[in-house]
Amino acid sequence: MADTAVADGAATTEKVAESAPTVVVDDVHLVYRVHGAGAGKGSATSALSRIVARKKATGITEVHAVKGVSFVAYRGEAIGLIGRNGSGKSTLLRCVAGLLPPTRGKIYTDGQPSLLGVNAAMMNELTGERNIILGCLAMGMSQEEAQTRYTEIAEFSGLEKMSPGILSRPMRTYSSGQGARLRFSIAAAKTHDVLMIDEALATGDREFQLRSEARIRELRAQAGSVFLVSHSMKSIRDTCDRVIWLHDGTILADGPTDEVVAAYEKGR
Ligand SMILES: Nc1ncnc2c1ncn2[C@@H]1O[C@H](COP(=O)(O)OP(=O)(O)OP(=O)(O)O)[C@@H](O)[C@H]1O
Repeated sequence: MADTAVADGAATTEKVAESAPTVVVDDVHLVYRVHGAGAGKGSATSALSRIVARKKATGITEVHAVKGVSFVAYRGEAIGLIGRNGSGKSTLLRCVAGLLPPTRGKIYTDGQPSLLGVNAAMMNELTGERNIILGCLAMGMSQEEAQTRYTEIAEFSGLEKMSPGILSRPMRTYSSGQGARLRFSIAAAKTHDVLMIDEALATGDREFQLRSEARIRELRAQAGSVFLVSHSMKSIRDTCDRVIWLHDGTILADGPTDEVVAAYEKGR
């Protein structure tokens, strides 16, 4: 990652290479442009007057969701992203995952970032079984490897124990928590360079949360970086050693979990 080395100093010695940067976010801005969302568009009166006048809704509203965010993530780190609703956490993750091009600024990543649930594309009409296999294939496994990993993933999800026969039913019949468990189980079956998890742990029960947290620690140990967005300070404390607190699209604090979470809990 030549660009990162420039941004972070020459990473030539072995010691530095051990804690090599995996993600560099440099003054990133993200502005959403919402078409046809001009003032008064949502009101019944304005909609009626538009219909009567046969006019289309016009205007573009801009939402500046991420405002000049910069940080460097290192190999082996688990970073929690916290902040109140709408502070820009998911938007930032989607930028790092390469799903949203930043409006301004640059992002450098070493390896393939995986945003949980997106890479393992789930098909609602297909059964859980088929989705496990498809998810594995989507993450680059061979058909053989996918078959081998199947049992491990199904067991990790714990879904069959909870509701026998569920894996042979279409995913559209799953509760949102059951779907999230399966997505996490599929994504966690692979070692990721950069794994990003958006609220996955909040949906499972306590037993599944503990298993997920243990798996996140394993993934970190396998030299990747993990980002976790969560409103559960318990999950953040149990899983992350560093926390970035986003507020209104900017970084309010970035540091050791205990310090940042304490400040967040005091300040909100
Ligand atoms: N597709 C979109 N189009 C326009 N605005 C958006 C879009 N997605 C998010 N926003 C806006 O961007 C801002 C940041 O949203 P984002 O989802 O990143 O916040 P968040 O911190 O993840 O929130 P939460 O904790 O509620 O999940 C919010 O003001 C939101 O309304």
